[in-house]
Amino acid sequence: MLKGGAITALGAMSGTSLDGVDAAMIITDGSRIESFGETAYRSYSDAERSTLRAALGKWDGPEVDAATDIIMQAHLDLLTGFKDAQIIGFHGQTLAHDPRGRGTLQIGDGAALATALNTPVVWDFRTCDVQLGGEGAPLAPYFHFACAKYIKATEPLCFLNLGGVGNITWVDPAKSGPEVAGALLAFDTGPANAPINDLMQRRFGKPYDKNGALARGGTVAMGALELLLDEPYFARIPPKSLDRNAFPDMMDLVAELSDEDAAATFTGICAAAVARGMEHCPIPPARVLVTGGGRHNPVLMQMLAVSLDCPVMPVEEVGLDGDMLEAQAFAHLAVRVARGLPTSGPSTTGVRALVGGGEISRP
Ligand SMILES: Nc1ncnc2c1ncn2[C@@H]1O[C@H](COP(=O)(O)OP(=O)(O)OP(=O)(O)O)[C@@H](O)[C@H]1O
Ligand SMILES: CC(=O)N[C@H]1[C@@H]2OC[C@@H](O2)[C@@H](O)[C@@H]1O[C@H](C)C(=O)O
Repeated sequence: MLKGGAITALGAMSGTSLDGVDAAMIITDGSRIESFGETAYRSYSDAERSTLRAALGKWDGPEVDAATDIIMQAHLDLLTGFKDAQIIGFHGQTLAHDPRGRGTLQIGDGAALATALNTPVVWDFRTCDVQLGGEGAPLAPYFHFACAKYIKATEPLCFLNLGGVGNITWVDPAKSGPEVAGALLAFDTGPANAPINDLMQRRFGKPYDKNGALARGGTVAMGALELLLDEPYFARIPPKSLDRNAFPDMMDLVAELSDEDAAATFTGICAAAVARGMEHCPIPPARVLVTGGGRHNPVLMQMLAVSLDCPVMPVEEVGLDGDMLEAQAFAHLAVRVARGLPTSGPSTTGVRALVGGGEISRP
C-alpha cells in the first residue's frame, strides 16, 4: 500500500458512448486534489467503433476478444505519450452491466498494460462492489466529492455526467469526507447520449447529433417520453445503475417519427430522466454542474435549464474540464485503491459497507 502525500496519477476511460479514450493526469493523495495535469484523447475509427458496438451486451466470445484487442491498442497508443505517471487508473470499456445478475464486464487487461507501460495499473474497479451486492456504478462520486472541495463549494450541489448513460452525484461539501453519512447520493439518471447516437448511426451513418442540430428542428413526442419514463427503473429509489442498452426497445418508440422528432424525443427523454432523478436529492442543490459530452449539445442543455429548478451550467464555469472528468476520476480512484481508501459505499452504489474496488497490477 502506498503511503505519504500526493502523487502523479494517470487515468484512462473509454465510455459507453463509444467515441474514444480520454486520458488525464492529476496530482492527488486520493483525498485532496492538488492539481490537474496534461490530457489527451484518441477517437475510435468507424471500423473500430463498429467492432466495439458488435460486442456490446456480450460477456465472452470472439466479438469480445476483437473488442478487447481494440481497447488495448487504443490505450497503448494514447498512454505511451504520458511520461511521469506513478500510477495508472485503467477503467477499460464496459460491454455489459447486470449487477443483479451476471455481474459487470469492463474489457482490457490491466496486467498487460502495467508491463507494457512499466507502471503500476489499478483496474477492474467495479467487480468487487458488484460481488458485495453493490451496483458497481457510478464510481465517479468519491472523486466528485474531492472536486466539490477543490472548487471550494459551500452549499450542496450536483455533478451531472451526460455520457452514453447519464449519472448524477449530489454532494454536501460541508461534510469531512465522501464516506461520511449524508455526504453523497449518486445514481444513473437514465439513457443520455447513447440512444441519440444509436439513432444517428442507424438513420444517417453518423456518430452523434452535432450541437443538437437535428433535435432542434423537431418536437418531443410526449407519449413516447412518458411511455419510457413509466419503466420501473425511474421510480426506483437510488442508488441504482443502468446498462447502456437497458431499454432495448427504445428505438421502437420513435420508429414512426420523423428524424427531427425522433432526435428531439431522445434528447427530451434524457432531460426528463434527469429531472425525475432530481426528486431524490436530499436537499435541492444550489446548482447542477454538467460534465460529459452532452453539455456540448445546446438543445439538451436548454431542455435541462427549463426542467430543473436551479442553475445548470457546464463544469467549465467552475474551472473543471468536462471532457476529462471521468479520466481524472479513475486516476484519483487509482490512488485511493493504492492507499486502501474506499471508492464506493451505501450512498453511491448501494453496497452495504465501504468498498475499495480495483485490482493492482505491477510491471
Ligand atoms: N457538440 C456536440 N453536440 C452534441 N452531442 C455531443 C457533442 N459533443 C459530444 N456529444 C455527445 O457526447 C458523447 C460523448 O460523451 P462522453 O465522452 O461524455 O461519453 P462517455 O464518456 O463515452 O460516456 P459515459 O459517461 O456514459 O461512460 C458523444 O458520443 C455525443 O453523443
Ligand atoms: C457500468 C458502467 O460502466 N457505467 C458507466 C456508464 O456511463 C455513465 C454511467 O453509466 C456510470 O454509471 C458509469 O460511468 C461513470 C464513469 C461512473 O462510474 O461514475
